[in-house]
Amino acid sequence: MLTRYIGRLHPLKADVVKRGAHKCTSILDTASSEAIGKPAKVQGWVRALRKMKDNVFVDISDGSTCEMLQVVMPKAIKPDELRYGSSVRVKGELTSAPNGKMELRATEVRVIGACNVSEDGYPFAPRKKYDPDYIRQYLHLRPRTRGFSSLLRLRDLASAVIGDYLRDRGFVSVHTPMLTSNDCEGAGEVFVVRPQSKEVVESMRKEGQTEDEIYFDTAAFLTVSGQLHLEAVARALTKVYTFGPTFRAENSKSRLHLSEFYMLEAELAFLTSIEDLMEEVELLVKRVTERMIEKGASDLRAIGALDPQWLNKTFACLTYEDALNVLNDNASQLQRPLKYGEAFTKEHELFLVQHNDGVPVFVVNWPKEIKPFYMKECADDASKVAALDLLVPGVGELVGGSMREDDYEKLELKLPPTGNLSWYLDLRKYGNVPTGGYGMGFDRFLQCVLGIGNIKDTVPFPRWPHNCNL
Ligand SMILES: NC(=O)C[C@H](N)C(=O)O
Repeated sequence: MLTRYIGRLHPLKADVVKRGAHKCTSILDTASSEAIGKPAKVQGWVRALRKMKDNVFVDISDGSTCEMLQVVMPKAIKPDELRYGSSVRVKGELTSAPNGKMELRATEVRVIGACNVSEDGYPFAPRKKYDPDYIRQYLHLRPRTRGFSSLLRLRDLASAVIGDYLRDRGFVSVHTPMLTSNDCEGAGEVFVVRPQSKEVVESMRKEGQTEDEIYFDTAAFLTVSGQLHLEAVARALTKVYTFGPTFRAENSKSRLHLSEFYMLEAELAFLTSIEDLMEEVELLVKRVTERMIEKGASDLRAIGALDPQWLNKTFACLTYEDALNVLNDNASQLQRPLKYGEAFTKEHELFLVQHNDGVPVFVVNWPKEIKPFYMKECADDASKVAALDLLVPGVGELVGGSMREDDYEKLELKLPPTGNLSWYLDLRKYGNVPTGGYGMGFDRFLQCVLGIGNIKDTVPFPRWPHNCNL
């Protein structure tokens, strides 16, 4: 038995470098000029089909690229079940088509799974353009649409580019917990977590404990931010980030909100000014966007994304009061003016960007009352905190960040009474350093860079109120 297993290791090893489906060439790899004249076997799904006099021309995609491979097969070898949407395996020889593209001259075609378009009410037809609202009704079939498969590859690319960029700059990735007892932002938007099993609850029930406290002896939530944990790790590893799902129970179905979204959060020890933090954020947004444009050109073209106009411009910086003045000077163009001490609405955010010719705007030095407890007071005005919001076209707030309160006494006074945060205060006791950090909504970043109107079209299976069925 063991001998047989070991005997099989060699072919498996050889397979590791192959990108295609099992023992096949990926369509991405068929595009190389070295492939001309070579035999190939590809697997994928039929995206278009044209019948000519002697031959049938079939476009196949396998998700390795937004390009499709044209397969030419004599009518005689076309299986009956080869239709739009069917999955197929094709053997043949790669040649260069008259249009310069690669073509597979099929010698053998096998349908793996037929697609019964008419009987099953398959919602998509070849070469038809559909509205995103229509496509979103079929989340399980949406990855098969050309645009959404490009989106998924671009989302993957952006994740990889962010990781590479931050690692290049000396950040260490940290997995902060999804289950937590703190509501970092203090906005009460947490999802509460409890065990479902009656047996577990019964076996753990203690005198006087509430239902929420049964499992962890404290209320437990899905994380709204990994920041507080990152601050602990930054005081040992200096530059850290976390990138993962984040949960907010907001009652919003807007085109900019999800109940579960991905957030990139970074924390830097020894950082002493909001200006340095702004520089970090501006660099991140620009460098990651540049690398995406460089590496994702064909998918960006496929979804019709245009290069952002702001890439080579310096982001503007307004204080909260400057921003308030701009908004009040232009009150006639707004549905609702802003009063001092209020948070911006989406209308205010988008107006400020538009007013800056579509170039992103930082807003800094916010009134203390409307920001969370962990933010550091401004040195010259204790009514304000050294916080930033980055506002970008199409989206409004993309990044939020701040210098963190590092003064033990001041923080002690502001610490929320619930959430067991004495450990957080402790961080200021032992080898304390100033830190600052930010959180960038990853899905909103994609919306902004790719020009996608609705955030639900940046995530494979979006969650929003009344939508967690699939
Ligand atoms: N890490 C951060 O600064 C992000 C911040 N905690 C937020 O959720 O807005």
